[in-house]
Amino acid sequence: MGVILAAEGLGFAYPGRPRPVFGDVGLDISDGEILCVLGPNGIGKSTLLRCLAGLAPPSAGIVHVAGRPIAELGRAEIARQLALVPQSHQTVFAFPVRTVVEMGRAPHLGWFGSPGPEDAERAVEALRTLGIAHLADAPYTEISGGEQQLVQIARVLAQAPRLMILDEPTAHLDFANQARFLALVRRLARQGLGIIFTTHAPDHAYALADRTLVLSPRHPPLLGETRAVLTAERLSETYGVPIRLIREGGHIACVAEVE
Ligand SMILES: Nc1ncnc2c1ncn2[C@@H]1O[C@H](COP(=O)(O)OP(=O)(O)OP(=O)(O)O)[C@@H](O)[C@H]1O
Repeated sequence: MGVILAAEGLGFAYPGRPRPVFGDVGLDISDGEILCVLGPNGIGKSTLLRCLAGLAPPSAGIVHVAGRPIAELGRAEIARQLALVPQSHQTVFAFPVRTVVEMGRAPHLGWFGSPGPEDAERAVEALRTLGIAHLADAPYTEISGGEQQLVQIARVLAQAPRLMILDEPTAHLDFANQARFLALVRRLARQGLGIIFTTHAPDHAYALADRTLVLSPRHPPLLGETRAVLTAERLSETYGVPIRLIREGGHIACVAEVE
């Protein structure tokens, strides 16, 4: 088991904005590990994921991928190590779903290479894994938001990176699909995939994450073992509302007690 990605002293400020979105974030993730990033709206979770994926150059600190500074790696090289699934993915092109998923194979094709039968088979396999093989021929623009989210995750599975970075992957999923998705993430991690995800459901951090990074307006970034970091006190402080934890048969659920 090796370290896939390590970030040190990471900070990011949008041009023209006086205050950095976040500063001094340090984290690392290894093969087979699941890490959750938690924090209130607007705290900088998506921005952090973009920095980790090499899509937003940090204003402080450094990201290493497979032991090398990410800025020294080419796009295809990065894409063989990691993939980011953003919160929403807009496209105007009515590509069939299977084509969108096959696009995930791009980092594995040579210059001017086009996908072959093996790439097509991998794409269908990824759709099957997500339980959406029946959508293979549907135009991407004519499926629901939740289905698009699943297709984007299938695209990343077809890409076969070492690390999947998922920005609110359960945001558009119905209750059953959320549960299926959590089980899938657990299965993928057992197979050796590293996974970083953001969520607004602390329950999902408890259910999945080995470690959690908490971004809060009230304290510096805090990373640790999930159950040690996500105490009721810290969640209440982070979200600014009283939060109670309910423990039942190894599960933990959070209840916000707002009048
Ligand atoms: N392109 C941009 N230019 C300037 N400021 C931005 C830009 N994108 C985001 N921001 C600001 O940066 C901060 C962090 O945004 P970000 O989307 O990373 O937060 P988040 O924690 O992912 O939020 P949410 O949970 O609501 O998705 C916010 O205050 C936001 O207004």
